[in-house]
Amino acid sequence: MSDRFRITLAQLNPTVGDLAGNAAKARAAWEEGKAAGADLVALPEMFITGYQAQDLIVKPAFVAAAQAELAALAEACADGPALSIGGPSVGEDLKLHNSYFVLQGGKIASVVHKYFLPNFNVFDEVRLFSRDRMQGPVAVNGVRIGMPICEDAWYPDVVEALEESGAEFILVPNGSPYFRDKFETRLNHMVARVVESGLPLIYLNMVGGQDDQVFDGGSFVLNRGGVPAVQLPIFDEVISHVDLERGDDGWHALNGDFTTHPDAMEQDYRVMVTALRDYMAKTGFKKVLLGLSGGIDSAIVATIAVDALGAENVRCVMLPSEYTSQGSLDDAKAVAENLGCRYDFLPIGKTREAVTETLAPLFEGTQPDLTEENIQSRIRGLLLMALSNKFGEMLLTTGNKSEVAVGYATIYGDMAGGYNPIKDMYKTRVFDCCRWRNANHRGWMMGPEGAVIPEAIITKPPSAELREDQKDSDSLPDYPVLDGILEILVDEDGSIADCVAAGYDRADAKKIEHLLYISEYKRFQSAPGARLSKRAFWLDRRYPIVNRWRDPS
Ligand SMILES: Nc1ncnc2c1ncn2[C@@H]1O[C@H](COP(=O)(O)OP(=O)(O)OC[C@H]2O[C@@H]([n+]3cccc(C(=O)O)c3)[C@H](O)[C@@H]2O)[C@@H](O)[C@H]1O
Ligand SMILES: Nc1ncnc2c1ncn2[C@@H]1O[C@H](COP(=O)(O)OP(=O)(O)OP(=O)(O)O)[C@@H](O)[C@H]1O
Ligand SMILES: NC(=O)CC[C@H](N)C(=O)O
Repeated sequence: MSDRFRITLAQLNPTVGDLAGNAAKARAAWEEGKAAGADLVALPEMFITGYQAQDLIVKPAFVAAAQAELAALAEACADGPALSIGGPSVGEDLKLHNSYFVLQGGKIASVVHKYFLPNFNVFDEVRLFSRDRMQGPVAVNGVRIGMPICEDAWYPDVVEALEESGAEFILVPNGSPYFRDKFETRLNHMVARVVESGLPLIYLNMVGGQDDQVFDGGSFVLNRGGVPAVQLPIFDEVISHVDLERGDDGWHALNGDFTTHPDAMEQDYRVMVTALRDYMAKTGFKKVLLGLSGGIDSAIVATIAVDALGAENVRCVMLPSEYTSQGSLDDAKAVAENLGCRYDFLPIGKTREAVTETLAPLFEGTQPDLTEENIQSRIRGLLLMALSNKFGEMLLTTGNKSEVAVGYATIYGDMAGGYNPIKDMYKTRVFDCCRWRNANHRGWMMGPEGAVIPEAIITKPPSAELREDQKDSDSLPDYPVLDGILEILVDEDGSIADCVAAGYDRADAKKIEHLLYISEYKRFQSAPGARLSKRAFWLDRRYPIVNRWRDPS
C-alpha cells in the first residue's frame, strides 16, 4: 500500500441539464489527473446534472439520462485514476438520493448518499431527495476516504461516523452557493469537523452562475488541527493536484496552491458579473440592452454588463421625456462613452402624445396622477422590448434591492426585463459599489479601467424623472434610513419594535413595512437577479401575496 495519495480537485462550472457537456468537463479533468499521476480525480456535488436542478431532478427520464451518462463516463475513464462525481441515484429503497459516485475500472465502484438534506433558504432537498442511512468510507487504491456530501459536513454526526468506521481522510464535495462572507461560515464548520475527527479534510466546491445563485468555489484543504494547506481561488475554474502523505500519525496534506480572497465588495461585484455572464452563456444569449437614464442604477448595471459581456455586446438606450434633465442626458452619454458601448437616443414624447390622445376619451374628467407617470415608464419598457425582439438582445432591468423591497418601480414598465444584476444590492451599497468599480480593475472585467461612472451620477439626488422636479425622497425616506429599516425587517426578520430600538422613527418603519407587504405581487412577477445575501428576494424569502398581518409592536 502506497504512503502517498494524489487527488486532483476539479473546481469546475457545470451547466444544469447539460449532461453530455458536464461529463465532457469531468472527462477532461480526469485526463489532466491521469497525466499528473493522480489516484483520484474529484468533482463537486451533483456535477453530472449541474446544481441546483430543482424539480428537474424528480423527472425519471432525467435521472435515467444522468445515470446513462455516468455509466458511459465510467467506461471512458476505465484505464487510469478513479473519478468521483456527484449525481442523482435511485437507491435500493427505490427512493431518489443526492449521491456521490466513485467510478473506477470501467464501472461505478461505490456510491454514497447524502444524509443531511438542506431545507432552508434556497434549498428544498427534503422535498426532492430521501435521506439514507449513514455510510462508511469508500476505498480508493486501498485508502479509505470519507465522503460526506456538502451539508453532511455542516454537523458533527456524519464525519464522526466516518471516522469511527475507519476513514483516513475526508473529501467533501459541495454545491455551496455564495452569500456575503459565506467562506468564513464554511471554514468554521470544516475546522470543527477536522478538530473533532482528527482527520485532514478536503473541501471541494463548484463555480459558476445558475439562475439567481453563484457558486464561488474557494475549495480548500485543512490538516489536523484545522491548519490550512491549500486554498483555491474563488469564482475561477481551477484544476489543482493535492498530495497527501501517510506518516506515523496518519495522512497529512502537503502545502499546495494558496490564494487569498478579495474583500466583500469585490466578491459582490464579481458575483453580479458572473451571474450575468453565466446566465447569458448558459441560456444562449450574447447581447443585452438597457435603458440608461443618467441615474446610478442603470449606470452600474451597464458597467456590470460591459464587464460581463464586453462593450460590443451591450446597447444603452436613452429614452428622454420632457422631464429628463440636461444633467441626465450628459451623464448617460458619458457612461456609455466611458464604457465604449453603443448609445442610442430614442425620445418618448411622440409615443406619449399618441397614448395620451388614445386614452383621452376614456380619461375625460380625470386629473393627471401616477397613471401618466407610469405610462412613461411603460413606453420605455415597450420600446426596449421592441429592440430586444428585433435584435435578439436580452433586456436588463435595473431595480436595486431597496426599490424591489418597497415596490418603487412600475410593473410592466421599468420592471420589464429578463435579468436584474443588482436585485439583491441595497441602494446605499450601490453607491459604494460604483466608487469601488471606479477605483479598481481586475483581469476578469471585460470593461475599461478607470472612473467609468461620472462622479455627478454618484452625488446627485436620485430621481425617477417622471414629473417636474421629482426626487425619490418625495415618496420614500432617505436611502440610509430606508435601507437601515429594510435590513432589520427583511434581512434580520426583525420587528417594528426592533427598528425603533435601533433608533428609527416608528412611522417610517410602519410605512416601509406596509410598502414591503403590498409589493409582494410585484416581486412575484419580477426578473431573477444575482443573490448576494442570505435573504435575497425569491427563494430565501417566500411571502404570501395576500397578507393582512401588520406588526403591532
Ligand atoms: N396585490 C396586487 N395584485 C395584483 N395587482 C396589484 C396588486 N396591488 C396593486 N396591483 C396593480 O398594480 C398597479 C400599480 O402598480 P404600478 O402600475 O407599478 O404603479 P404604482 O406602484 O402605484 O406606482 C409606481 C411607483 O414606482 C415609482 N417608480 C416608477 C418608475 C421608476 C421608479 C424608479 O425610481 O426606479 C419609481 C413611481 O414613482 C411610483 O411611486 C395597480 O394598477 C393595480 O392594478
Ligand atoms: N430617460 C431614460 N432613458 C432610458 N432609460 C430610462 C430613463 N428613465 C428611466 N429609465 C429606465 O428605467 C429605470 C428606472 O429609472 P428611474 O430613473 O425611474 O429610477 P432609478 O431607479 O433611480 O434608476 P436610475 O438610477 O438608473 O435612474 C432606469 O434604471 C432605466 O433603466
Ligand atoms: N448543497 C448543500 O448541501 C448546500 C447546503 C450547504 N450547507 C451550503 O454550503 O450552503
